[in-house]
Amino acid sequence: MSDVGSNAGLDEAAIVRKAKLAEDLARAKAAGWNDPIPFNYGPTAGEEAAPDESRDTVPWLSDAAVYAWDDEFGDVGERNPALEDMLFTGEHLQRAGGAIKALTFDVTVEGPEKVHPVRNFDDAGLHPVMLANVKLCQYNVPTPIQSYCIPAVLSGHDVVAVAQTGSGKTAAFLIPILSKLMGKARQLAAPRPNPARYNAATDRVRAEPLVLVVCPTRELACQIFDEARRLCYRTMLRPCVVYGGAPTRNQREQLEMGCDILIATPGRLMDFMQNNNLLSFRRLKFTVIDEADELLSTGWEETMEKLFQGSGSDMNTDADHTYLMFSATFPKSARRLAKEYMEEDCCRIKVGRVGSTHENIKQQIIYVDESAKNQALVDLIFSDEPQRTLIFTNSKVKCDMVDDYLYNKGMPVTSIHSDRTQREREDALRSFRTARCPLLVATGVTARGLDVANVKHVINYDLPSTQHDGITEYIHRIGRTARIGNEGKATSFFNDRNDDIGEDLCKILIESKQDIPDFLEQFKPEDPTQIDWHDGTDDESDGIGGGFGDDAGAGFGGEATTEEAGGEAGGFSADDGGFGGGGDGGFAADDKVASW
Ligand SMILES: Nc1ncnc2c1ncn2[C@@H]1O[C@H](COP(=O)(O)OP(=O)(O)OP(=O)(O)O)[C@@H](O)[C@H]1O
Repeated sequence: MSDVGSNAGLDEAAIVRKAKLAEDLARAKAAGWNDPIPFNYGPTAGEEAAPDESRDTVPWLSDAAVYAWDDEFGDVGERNPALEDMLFTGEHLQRAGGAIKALTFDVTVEGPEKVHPVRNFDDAGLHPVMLANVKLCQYNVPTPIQSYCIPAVLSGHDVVAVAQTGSGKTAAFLIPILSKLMGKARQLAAPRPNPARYNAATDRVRAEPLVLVVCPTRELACQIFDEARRLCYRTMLRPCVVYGGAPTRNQREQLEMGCDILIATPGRLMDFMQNNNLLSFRRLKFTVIDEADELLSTGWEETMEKLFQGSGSDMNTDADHTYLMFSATFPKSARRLAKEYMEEDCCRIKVGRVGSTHENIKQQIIYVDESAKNQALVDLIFSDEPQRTLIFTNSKVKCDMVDDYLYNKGMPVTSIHSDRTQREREDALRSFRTARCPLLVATGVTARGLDVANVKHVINYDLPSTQHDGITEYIHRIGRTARIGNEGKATSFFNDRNDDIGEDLCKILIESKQDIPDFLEQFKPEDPTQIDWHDGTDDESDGIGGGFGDDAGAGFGGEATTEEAGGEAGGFSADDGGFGGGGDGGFAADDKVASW
């Protein structure tokens, strides 16, 4: 990392470099960027670095405050204004945007019985405390995936759900699950000492969660935990999160205070599952696999086996155990595996084509030779006003290199990848969230699920190669912007090395009505109105229990409906700041419903 200071003892070349740095710094400042912050990353992968005073030294995310229940409370806990403030206010929370570009989605629902989508939260049959928490979250209207998932889960079905990035899938499973449990928490939850008078020395209990949510990345686990903290507010349901890289001791102590909702990454979960005195799944009622396609296809077979078949564990395998799988993408190979685990008659909900993206992301592909990428990146960043920007590279080495390059150009940048200590990862993300460092360079590790408010621009410094999930990863990466009705842009550097993804990229651009640059013309399908997705996302012959058929009834024994969500009756209303609204009655098959 460079520094601007005295020139004493420097040779001529070093003095020139320093002058250039000062010039770059002044340029970045003049353009409105805040000052760069030095991050001295530890040299060794996986090891905990010595505390660095220049970095944030806040507690681990797993120790974040949860609502403190007191057994003296009646059905609803007392308000806690300080916690309320922390959970539900703040400029860094994601808020629904008003960008509606006549988006329409085909919602396909397949399963044993018809699902009647809910049009607003008030009529969704939610527990009153859940309804109050949803309002505190400022969720005015359910998103399309929530409209269908809430009733499906409330009526006790296993669910496989696929919907675009940033469409509120986390709340789509947490709201109905937690709402169902709220009325029965006293009866179902494991006994524990009154949390209000907890004594860590004498009162430790075994964690026996009612809900388990498994997801592939640590950052995503913490985000889901945050959402659970909000939605469990004023109830006795106690959420905990366990993930790799952070001290096991802190997480163990949290579990020992009692845990009703456990959010976990698979590695740390497997570690804790070995200790039956610490964690038991005998009470488990709901297992949710988030980013299911990733977890089903990245070497977590043993974990999945344990979670679904209960092999070698004390898992509740009774019929009252509900399983749910969620993702924005679901390539055919992962769907085949999902089929093995899920009940034949599970409810399958699909919003839009599996693996599609939406028009609120303005996608641009520009041709840049490998050697010109750094300069092109700086030019691109300076071509716009300062804004939260996420830059993806394909390797950790490149990630470090781009971070250094931008830092030396005077930019407030930080970076995140899997060789960083967990402390460094949490610091980097926090700096990005709070805009201390509005530029974040990342490898794919952060692509999935990351929900940061106001990410205006995603830049693919490297496009993902087809060997590394290609277009699936592209969809997840660009989905970090334009979330929940907001707008954003995604710019990708393309050159001859990216020919492998050219065809898929063209199809996505066509589908989401984006411009195709001349250099991609060669990859355009012959008939752009008849796109063959090859990946099986539109081939329903071999999916989950018949698959996600666009053709209602295709491959299903049960009832299937294909409904279009978007446009007229329920159209997005900027006034109520949410989704849907307007119109009345349920969603008939030809009804035009909530859009965003
Ligand atoms: N009904 C709603 N109204 C307004 N905002 C909502 C609503 N539901 C969820 N949100 C917010 O939308 C944001 C995106 O939600 P979430 O992260 O669950 O998306 P996702 O579909 O899981 O995306 P990804 O596929 O990228 O993981 C979150 O900040 C969440 O708080």
